[in-house]
Amino acid sequence: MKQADREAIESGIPGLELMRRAGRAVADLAEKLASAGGKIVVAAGPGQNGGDGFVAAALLAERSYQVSLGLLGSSDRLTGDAAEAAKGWIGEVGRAEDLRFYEADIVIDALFGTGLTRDLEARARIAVERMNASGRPILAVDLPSGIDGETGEVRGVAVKAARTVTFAARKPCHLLMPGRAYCGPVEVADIGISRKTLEARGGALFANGSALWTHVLPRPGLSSHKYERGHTLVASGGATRTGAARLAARAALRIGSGLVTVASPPEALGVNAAHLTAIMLRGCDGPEGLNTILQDPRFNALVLGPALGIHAGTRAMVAVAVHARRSLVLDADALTSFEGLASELHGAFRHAPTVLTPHDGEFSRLFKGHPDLLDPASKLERARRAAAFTGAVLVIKGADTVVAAPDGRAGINENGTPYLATAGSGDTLCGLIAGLMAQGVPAFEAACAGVWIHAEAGASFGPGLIAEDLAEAVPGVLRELLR
Ligand SMILES: NC(=O)C1=CN([C@@H]2O[C@H](COP(=O)(O)OP(=O)(O)OC[C@H]3O[C@@H](n4cnc5c(N)ncnc54)[C@H](OP(=O)(O)O)[C@@H]3O)[C@@H](O)[C@H]2O)[C@@H](O)CC1
Ligand SMILES: Nc1ncnc2c1ncn2[C@@H]1O[C@H](COP(=O)(O)OP(=O)(O)O)[C@@H](O)[C@H]1O
Ligand SMILES: [K+]
Repeated sequence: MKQADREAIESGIPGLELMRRAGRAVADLAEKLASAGGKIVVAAGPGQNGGDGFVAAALLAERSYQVSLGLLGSSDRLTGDAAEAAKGWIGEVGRAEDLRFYEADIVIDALFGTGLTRDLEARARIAVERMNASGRPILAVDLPSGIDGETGEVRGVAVKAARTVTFAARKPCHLLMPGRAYCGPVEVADIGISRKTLEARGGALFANGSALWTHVLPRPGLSSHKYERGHTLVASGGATRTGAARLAARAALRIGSGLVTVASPPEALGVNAAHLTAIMLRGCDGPEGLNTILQDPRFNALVLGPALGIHAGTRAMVAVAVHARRSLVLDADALTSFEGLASELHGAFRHAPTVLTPHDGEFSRLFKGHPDLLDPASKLERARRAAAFTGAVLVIKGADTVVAAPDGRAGINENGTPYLATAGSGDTLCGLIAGLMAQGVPAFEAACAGVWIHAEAGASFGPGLIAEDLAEAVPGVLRELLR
């Protein structure tokens, strides 16, 4: 955003004008939220975020609101456009931490935006705590103060906003947890920064949405036959651990894989057979069994991991799959079996489309001993680094699932629902992604589409969701997407 701002300024929009537009967007939204002539309390910080606050305060006073403003620090420390903007405010300047937040109809939080560099302390902390304790609705300028713009982390303490108005484009913190939970609904105000500049500067980071991948969603042709729609293979666990594979298999079938086969250990064939109809079944005794099955080139996508067991045998199956160069989704036990052995995965997946789908816990276990991958505070950065390290697309699951490709492209998901936190939900996700790859969707797009469709299916079902419902809700989601 700093670069985009700079380019906009170079293209002829003065910085102060950008700030005026930002402040006006804040005032306009405050006006929608407060009753006419109501009390508005503005807390302004020492940087340019505070400048936006000064602009908004002056406009709202002009529009006959009762505005009080408090500053963190002293006016003579203000610099640049913020110092100019402050001159437009003719009212009193109090201390931010002494504002009577509890009397406000609306509180405007303009303490810190993208320039926060360290944890909040002392007076900043007190101001935020008092603001939150007031119980009054808070409108955050750019982002809730105390949230780190890049990582979404809380730096000590953060404003719990009812609404956020940001400028030109959302920042990672508006999508990443916990930041997203502090924002409330986020409005993006156009302050005149061109799309071209944003696209050039926003680089490869996206909110995960259909625009990223609908163009590659499979649409069977008039004369398609099932083998053209791919054949997904899902490895099953032992006799008492077979459900996960069947969930993945069913999801792969529902998303359009022409054929799906469960590869089952001999002792689990009976239990799998009792539960499968359209999905086929093959006996598969460990890595050798898998190797035999994969002699048939029509099996073009594989799921390994759900309930497969944490042991060397699982690692050997992964090795067989990697050697066979099929599209591959690795989850759960296939990842945890490499605990402490992540070095073996360095560059391992460069040669075939591969997606790894850990949740945060699995990610930490897998990359134990690799601080370069575990230490970044941002989930986005961890995913990107692990993708570059392994050569696979990384899906780090959660309320803010991040998908990252080795080439740096990344998407953050936002259409989920907490009802997805249910046993077997992740197994279904693996099947969706593998089923898309079986149909020729590239790994990054398959992962993004799989994650989005999974979340949409969960959200459309809502309360009472269990993993079995997810695959059944997929056709409804696909119908909308393919319309
Ligand atoms: N043209 C533009 O660029 C536009 C920018 N716009 C707006 O500018 C915002 C970014 O402005 P910004 O870069 O000045 O950063 P900002 O968030 O105000 O904070 C920096 C100040 O806080 C201080 N500080 C930091 N951490 C602290 C802590 N823990 N505790 C205490 N103090 C701390 C830091 O001090 P220092 O680190 O130097 O001690 C510095 O004084 C952006 O979010 C948007 O709202 C819009 O108007 C559109 C046009
Ligand atoms: N609070 C949440 N909001 C949105 N999605 C969630 C939430 N919690 C979990 N999920 C999603 O549910 C799925 C859970 O997968 P996982 O943890 O592997 O569960 P399991 O191993 O039981 O299948 C993931 O896709 C994850 O992103
Ligand atoms: K703010």
